[in-house]
Amino acid sequence: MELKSNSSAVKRDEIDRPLADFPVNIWADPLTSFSVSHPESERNKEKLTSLKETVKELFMASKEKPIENIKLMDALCRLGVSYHFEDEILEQLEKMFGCHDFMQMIRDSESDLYTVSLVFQVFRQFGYKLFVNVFDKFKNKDGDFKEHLADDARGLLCLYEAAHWSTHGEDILDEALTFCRSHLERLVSWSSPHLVVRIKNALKHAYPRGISRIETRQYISYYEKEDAHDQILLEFAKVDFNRLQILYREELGQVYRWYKDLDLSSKLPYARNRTVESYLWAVGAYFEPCYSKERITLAKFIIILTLVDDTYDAYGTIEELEPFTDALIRWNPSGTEGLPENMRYLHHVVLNFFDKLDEDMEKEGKSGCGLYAKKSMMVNARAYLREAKWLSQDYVATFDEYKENGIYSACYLAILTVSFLEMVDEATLDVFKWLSTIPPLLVSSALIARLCDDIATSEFERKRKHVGTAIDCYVKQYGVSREKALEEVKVMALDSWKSLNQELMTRPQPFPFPIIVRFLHLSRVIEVFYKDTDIFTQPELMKDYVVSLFLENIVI
Ligand SMILES: CC(C)=CCC/C(C)=C/CC/C(C)=C/COP(=O)(O)OP(=O)(O)O
Repeated sequence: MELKSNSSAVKRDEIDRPLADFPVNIWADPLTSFSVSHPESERNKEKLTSLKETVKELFMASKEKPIENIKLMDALCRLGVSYHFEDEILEQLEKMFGCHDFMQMIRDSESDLYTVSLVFQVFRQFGYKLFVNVFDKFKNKDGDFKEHLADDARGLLCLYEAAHWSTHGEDILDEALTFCRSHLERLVSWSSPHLVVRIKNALKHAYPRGISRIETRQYISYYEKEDAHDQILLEFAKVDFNRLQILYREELGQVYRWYKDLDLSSKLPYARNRTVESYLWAVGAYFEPCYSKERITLAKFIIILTLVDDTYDAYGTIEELEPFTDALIRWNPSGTEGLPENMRYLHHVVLNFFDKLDEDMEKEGKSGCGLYAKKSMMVNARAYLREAKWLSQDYVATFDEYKENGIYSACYLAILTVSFLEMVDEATLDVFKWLSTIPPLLVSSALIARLCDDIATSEFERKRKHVGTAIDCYVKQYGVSREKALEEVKVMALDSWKSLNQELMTRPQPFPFPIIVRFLHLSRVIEVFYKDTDIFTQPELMKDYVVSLFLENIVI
């Protein structure tokens, strides 16, 4: 039986520790609750193969009609099954993107708001920067969106989503966001219940910012109620979803067994126990079955990072954190004498985790990659210590100092490095070298993480001894109110999204799409976990996602 908050579980000592009242874990025994009752049957596998063949035929047949073909791609993406046809989709988009007649057809006055927005989204989502001038025809001579569009719910919804693919300087997309949001909020009160659910979901997390599996789950329910749905496509999506759910449950079991064997919950009682939520983080990074090994490793790493983060923020004193950091940076297995038992244990867990990965990489013939991963962990430790020193000196950093360190304290260098390690086909040593130079793609993802986390957690963190957040640092540097600082930091987070979009659409890309798209997926996790509040720390708020992705299958 777990205690009501982590701080009450910690044995008191003489030391004044910055303990946090984190809500306790709510998934008492994942091994039982998520266990798989029947493995996937042969019949099911055969069914999936035959449905896939039929859907492929549909796709091939639609090639004759490019707009229909793109609409089908969009449906495949939203239903979570496009990964089965990724090569075909990319090949088609490449052809269309270079085709003048096709582009003319999109600009053509015949195509409506829904169609143009949908085509725009599909291209941008796969890294093709379709120009924003495709939307010019929806404006009147005063430069405003035409009034009659305000009642076109489907068109507005699609334009609203499309506008999330904006890059710097694309003002028409910023205007579209404001225009669509206000009309969608109005339409909520008089649209059909079926559409209202979709509008509300989109206003909460627009599809381009959502975690793929969550979006898929929601879209399957919506699509099923659409009059014009395709029965084969729907069945394919459902069977595929349920099949992946079984895989996720097995993986979660493995992650939890590892956690339990290491006895991490009782060894580090002051820290958040977030096995299930960390696993969901990893599913957000990659949902496809081929990434099973990567998902398990990433989930374990998020768990470890949470323990490390809480050790710096909610347990260690500066006298302890300095030698702890030093032992991590030196990768010295015996450098922690004199530290509390739990910190010594954590140090041992971190070193073991990376040493094992390093060994595995050597065995795979990927010499040198594991070293980049260890170095990324050292970078984290340095950034965490810098924050801990600021706190111990009661020093509020300037915003510039904080932001510079925040790119590292967000841990996205380490998360991305670890996420690539086992992608043996795509992640060459060059990928790790490039990542270690902190390229713009990484800067944008890390800033999204740092700023969104601070926006969501600054009030909670003000209640305890905690280093100043981006908001406090902004107040200090610019002498503005907290409200104004919060507003400015929100604008910066949105700007980081624009930079990220820009980088995702830069061509040619230095590395294959599965590498580049990881930055997007990992940023989407942040958007969902930290949008209005920190749902990673408050598992009750994440519970519905866990249930719908891992516990309830879809009735076929
Ligand atoms: C910044 C961010 C969301 C990074 C994500 C990467 C990461 C470290 C994941 C695992 C641990 C975690 C949830 C930290 C955020 O905790 P927290 O809210 O206490 O973060 P803080 O101590 O850095 O403010």
